[in-house]
Amino acid sequence: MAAAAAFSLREVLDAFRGCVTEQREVLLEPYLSGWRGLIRFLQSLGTVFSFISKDAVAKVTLLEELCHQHRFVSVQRMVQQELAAGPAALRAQPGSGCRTLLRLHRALRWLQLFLQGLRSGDSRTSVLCTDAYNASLAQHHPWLIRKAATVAFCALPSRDAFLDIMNVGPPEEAVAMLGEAIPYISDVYSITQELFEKNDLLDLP
Ligand SMILES: CCCCCCCC/C=C\CCCCCCCC(=O)N[C@@H](COP(=O)(O)O)[C@H](O)/C=C/CCCCCCCCCCCCC
Repeated sequence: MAAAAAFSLREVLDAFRGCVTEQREVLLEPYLSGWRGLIRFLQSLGTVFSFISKDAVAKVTLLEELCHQHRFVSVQRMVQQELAAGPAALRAQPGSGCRTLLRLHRALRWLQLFLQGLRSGDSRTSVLCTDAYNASLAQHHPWLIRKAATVAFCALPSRDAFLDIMNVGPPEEAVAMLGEAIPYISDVYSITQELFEKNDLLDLP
């Protein structure tokens, strides 16, 4: 069996860099490919994180299938097509692309905050991760998930190990690449946030 490809921050950066078009549309193919790269990283951290990676894989897989079935190219097109039947119909659809993407979108905010913390130098990754989680995803999760997530964060490797797993060379280069990656991720996040806000989709059940 072929070994799974190692995580590379460069690949994730390239994927998110390739997401935004000149017309400020967010392309789904690189977006999902960026998530696939991140999930590979999470899977390499061990089974304590598997309840998180399984949920992320399920969401990415569902979106890939919807993109294939409905030829969704961008987040904007997906929103437009799914809203065509009316907001009530979309709200009643538990497997919609919009509600699934919204979950990843909230997780992207977590990622943005976590990477900012990692870049700025605090060595306690579990603290960085918990703070980023509390400021983003936690408000959308029930108590049990919040508890399980914060317990799992205690098993995170040190900042030095993190920088090493990024596979971009010495720590200074990894930090520089984080500085390069964060604006792309932030841009994708802001465009999606504005789009969902404008269409009143930020609380899709
Ligand atoms: C240099 C790079 C370093 C960073 C690499 C980070 C890699 C992270 C990869 C994936 C992040 C996980 C994304 C999780 C998406 C969660 C979506 C969600 O909110 N799902 C919940 C709601 O779904 P529905 O029930 O409404 O369908 C679902 O209940 C969640 C279940 C699982 C728990 C989610 C906890 C999320 C914690 C996010 C932090 C991940 C920590 C990774 C540490 C590196």
